[in-house]
Amino acid sequence: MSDSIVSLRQANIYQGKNLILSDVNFEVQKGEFIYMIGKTGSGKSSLLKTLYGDLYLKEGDGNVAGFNLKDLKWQNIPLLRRNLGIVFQDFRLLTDRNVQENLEFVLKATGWKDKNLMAEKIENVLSKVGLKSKGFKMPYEMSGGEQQRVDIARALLNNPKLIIADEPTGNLDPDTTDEIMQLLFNICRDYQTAFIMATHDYTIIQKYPARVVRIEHGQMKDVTHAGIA
Ligand SMILES: Nc1ncnc2c1ncn2[C@@H]1O[C@H](COP(=O)(O)OP(=O)(O)OP(=O)(O)O)[C@@H](O)[C@H]1O
Repeated sequence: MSDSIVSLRQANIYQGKNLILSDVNFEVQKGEFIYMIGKTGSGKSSLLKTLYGDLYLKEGDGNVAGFNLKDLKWQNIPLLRRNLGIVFQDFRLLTDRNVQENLEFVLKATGWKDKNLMAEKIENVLSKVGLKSKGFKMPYEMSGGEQQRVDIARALLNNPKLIIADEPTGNLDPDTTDEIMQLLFNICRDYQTAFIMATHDYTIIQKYPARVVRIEHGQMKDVTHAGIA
C-alpha cells in the first residue's frame, strides 16, 4: 500500500475566479511533519482548505487520505473530514459545553452511537494530550494551552492519518507553545500521523526542525534545505 497521504499534481488553487496558487506539486507521506510558511495573504489557508474540501479543486489532480479531490462530491466531504484532524489557532470549542460534551458532539456527528465506546474514546484522546480526568471542565475554566490540547484531542478522535493545523500556536505564549509543539511531535512519532502546520513563527521551526514548504508569489516551494530567512 502507498504511504502517500497527500498528493497534489499540477494543482491550480482558486478563490472564486482568482488564481491564488498555480502548478502546485506536493506530496506528504505517512508520519511526515511539514511546516507551511508564507506571508499573510500568500495562500496558505487556501491550500489547506483545498485539502479538507472547503475549496473545490478545479484544475490539476489531488488525493487526500484516499479521496480524489477532483471528483469529490459534497456528500463525501464529511467522510473526507472524518479521515483528517483539523486544529485552528482559535480552538473553536463550543463554549456552552464541557470538554467531554465537546468531544462527544464530534463523535456523534461522525456516526458514533455507543455511549460506553464514546466514553472510552474520549478518555483515550484526553490522556493522549495530558488532560485525563479534565472532561468535566468548561472551556472558560481552562488556559489557552489547555484549550488547544482539547482542540488537538478533538482532532485525534477518529484516528486521522493527517492533521492540518492552521497556526496552532498563534495565540499561545512561548512556554505553552513549547508544550504544544512537543505534543504534536510526539503524536506524529507515536501514531505516524502526518502533520501540515501553517506558521509564521520561525523560532518554532528552528527549535523543532522538519520539512518546510514556502508559499510565495503564487507558487509552493520546498525550502527545507534552502533556509527559511
Ligand atoms: N473567501 C474568499 N473569497 C475571495 N478571496 C479570498 C477568500 N479567502 C481568501 N481570499 C484571498 O485569497 C488570497 C490568499 O488568502 P489566504 O487566506 O489563503 O492566505 P494566507 O496565506 O492563509 O494568509 P494568512 O497568513 O493571513 O492566514 C488573498 O488574496 C485573499 O484575499
